[in-house]
Amino acid sequence: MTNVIETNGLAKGYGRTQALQPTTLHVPEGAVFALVGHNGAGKTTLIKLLMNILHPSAGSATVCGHASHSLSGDAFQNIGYVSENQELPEWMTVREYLDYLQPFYPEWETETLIQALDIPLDRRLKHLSRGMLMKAALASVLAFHPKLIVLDEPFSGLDPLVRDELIEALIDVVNGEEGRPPVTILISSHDLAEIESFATHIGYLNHGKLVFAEEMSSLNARFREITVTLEGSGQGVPPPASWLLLERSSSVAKFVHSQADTEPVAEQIAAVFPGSGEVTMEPMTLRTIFLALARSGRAPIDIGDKDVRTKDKTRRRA
Ligand SMILES: Nc1ncnc2c1ncn2[C@@H]1O[C@H](COP(=O)(O)OP(=O)(O)OP(=O)(O)O)[C@@H](O)[C@H]1O
Repeated sequence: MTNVIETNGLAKGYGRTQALQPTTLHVPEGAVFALVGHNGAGKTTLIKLLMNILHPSAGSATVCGHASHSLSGDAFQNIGYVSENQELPEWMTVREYLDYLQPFYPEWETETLIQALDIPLDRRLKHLSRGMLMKAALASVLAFHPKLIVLDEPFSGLDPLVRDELIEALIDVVNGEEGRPPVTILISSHDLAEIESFATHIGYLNHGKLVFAEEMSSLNARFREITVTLEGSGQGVPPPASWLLLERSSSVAKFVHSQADTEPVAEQIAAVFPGSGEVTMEPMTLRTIFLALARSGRAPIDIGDKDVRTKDKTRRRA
């Protein structure tokens, strides 16, 4: 499958701050790739590097077949970028702004979008609420049918209704129109429930490091929340590296298994908690996975190869 975005050791430092550690990432055509991570994790840095707003300290990237450092006018015919802090000509009305953009794009179409998103055409951009401004920005991008849509925190500070409208508009784009090539979306967001509802791939950044990047279906398959009744359990071996231990009392141990689809879970439990009783295993939402990673105070470290190591602190708590 063609990759619309490829990075190879892409990195960005600011003095002693490593905003993005060397990152190798592939975003396949047609994916809705969600970038998640705490504040300051490096999401915006990665997006700005891809959009040629920042220059990398190391590594390289290609976006829609162009080296990211050479992206310019023509390439942006195929790339729509919306960021929460984007500067817009705020003295213009929405209509003036859209009319100004139209001549740059041969396939410009706004009518349906304006209706679907209920955008007030005659209001100046500076008088739009945050939600309306985001809708206008999204409309200005969807109007020219880009092959790649890059959205940095599009839902931040929006009410649930506006968020839903934006997501609906994006889902329509993903579902596509007959005869059009598939659209790829790269989106950074803290709204995990929304992201989960339509992302096909997920990349988790932590302190500038891409901890994992994989299909949502693979993430959903490997993470499980497990509760073990410990009555009468003896002291076994330390937990495997793939466990994120969340709580343990004398009667119950609760943990998250990050490789439940490939590792022998029952054997592991028997070895760690010999003589343990009932075991329950629950699928997890993206939000609970994210919280478990955060609460465990560490995260799986290697990308893709499922080699997940645990800090000593976690082992001691077990
Ligand atoms: N111009 C800059 N100079 C110095 N440090 C910077 C600069 N821009 C970003 N950083 C640092 O780089 C790191 C990554 O920032 P970035 O904005 O990419 O994070 P983020 O994941 O987008 O965060 P958020 O979710 O809060 O938007 C942070 O530690 C931030 O303080």
